[in-house]
Amino acid sequence: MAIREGFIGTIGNTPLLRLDSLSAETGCDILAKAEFLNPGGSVKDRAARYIIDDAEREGRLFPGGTVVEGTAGNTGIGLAHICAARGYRCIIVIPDNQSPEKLDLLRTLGAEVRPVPPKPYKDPDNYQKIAGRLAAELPGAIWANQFDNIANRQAHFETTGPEVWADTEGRLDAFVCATGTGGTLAGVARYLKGRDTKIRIVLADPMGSALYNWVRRGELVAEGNSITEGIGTTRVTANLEGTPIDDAVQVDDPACVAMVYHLLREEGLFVGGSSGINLAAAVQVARQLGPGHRVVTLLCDRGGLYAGRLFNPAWLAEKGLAGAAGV
Ligand SMILES: Cc1ncc(COP(=O)(O)O)c(C=O)c1O
Ligand SMILES: CC(=O)OC[C@H](N)C(=O)O
Repeated sequence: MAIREGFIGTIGNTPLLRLDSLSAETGCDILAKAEFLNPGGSVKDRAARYIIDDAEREGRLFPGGTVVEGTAGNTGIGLAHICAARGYRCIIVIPDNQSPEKLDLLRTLGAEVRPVPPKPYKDPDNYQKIAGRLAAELPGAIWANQFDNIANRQAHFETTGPEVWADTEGRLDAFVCATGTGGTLAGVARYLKGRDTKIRIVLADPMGSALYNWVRRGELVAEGNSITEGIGTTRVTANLEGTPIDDAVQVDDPACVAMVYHLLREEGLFVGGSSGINLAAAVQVARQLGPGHRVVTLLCDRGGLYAGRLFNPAWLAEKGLAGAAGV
C-alpha cells in the first residue's frame, strides 16, 4: 500500500516495538504497539475515524454538520483532524485540568474548545454530559459519545486486535492496557480471545480509577488519585461492558513516572503517562508469568503533549515526583 488516503488512510497499521531493556530485565518479550505514530499522535485516532464513519454511514452526519465531543483531549484531536478533512465543525468540551498543550493543539486544528470545570460523572455538569446536551441542542450536530458508542471498540476489534495478532503471528501470552473509554481493551481483548482463549487479558489501572477493584472484587471503588490524563474511570462504559478480562494491576504515579523516564532514557521513546502505566503493568504481568513469555501493550501518545507537566522538573517537584523521574 504505497499511497494512502490522506489523514484517514494513515491511521492504524502502527509498528509493534520490542523494548530491549524491559525484555532483558524480565526475561520476557515486552512488545508495545507504537500508537503515538498515528497521524493525530494517539491511539484515539482509530476510534475517532470509526465514530465519524459510522455516523456518516447511518445518515446521522451530513455535509456541513457538526461533531461535538467530551474528551480528555486525544479523541478530540483525532476528531478535529478528521472534521477539518471532511468539512465538519468540531466542538470540544474538555475538563480545564487537562494539559494546556492539548487545548492549544485542538484550537490550532480548528476545533472550538470549551474548557469546563472537572466534575464527577454523576454530576449533570460532567464534561461528557455537557457535550451530550450541546449536541442535542445544535441542529445538524452529532455527539461522538466515545464512552458509550461502541463504534469505538469496533475500531479496535477490526484493526488494533488483528494487527497485534498478525504482527506476533499469534504468539503472545498476555495483552495489557489501561482504559479511558475502555474501547482499546474491549476491542483487542474480544478479538484476541476469539483467536486464542489462553491469551491473558489484563487491565492496567492508575490510582483514582475504580476498575482495578471492579476486576479484582466486583466493586467499583476508587482510591487515591493520579497525574495521568485520558485514562481511569469510575464506571463501566458500554464499550467496556462484557469484555473478557482475566486480571487487573494497579500502577501508582511514582511507578508510572519512573517508567516514562526509563522509556525516554533507555529506549529513546518520548511518550505520555498512560504509556508509563501500560509498560509498568506489562513488566508486572511478565514477572507474574515468569521468563520466556510474551507480553504486548501500547504506547498511547506522545510526550510533547505533556511538556509543561510530566517533562517539567518544577512541575514534577511540586507533585513530589522529581525523585521518581530522576530529575
Ligand atoms: C493518553 C491516552 N491513553 C490511553 C487512552 C485509553 O484509550 P481507550 O479510550 O481506548 O480506553 C486514552 C483515551 O481514552 C488516552 O487519551
Ligand atoms: C478521561 C478519558 O477517559 O478520556 C478518554 C480519551 N482518552 C480522550 O482522549 O478523550
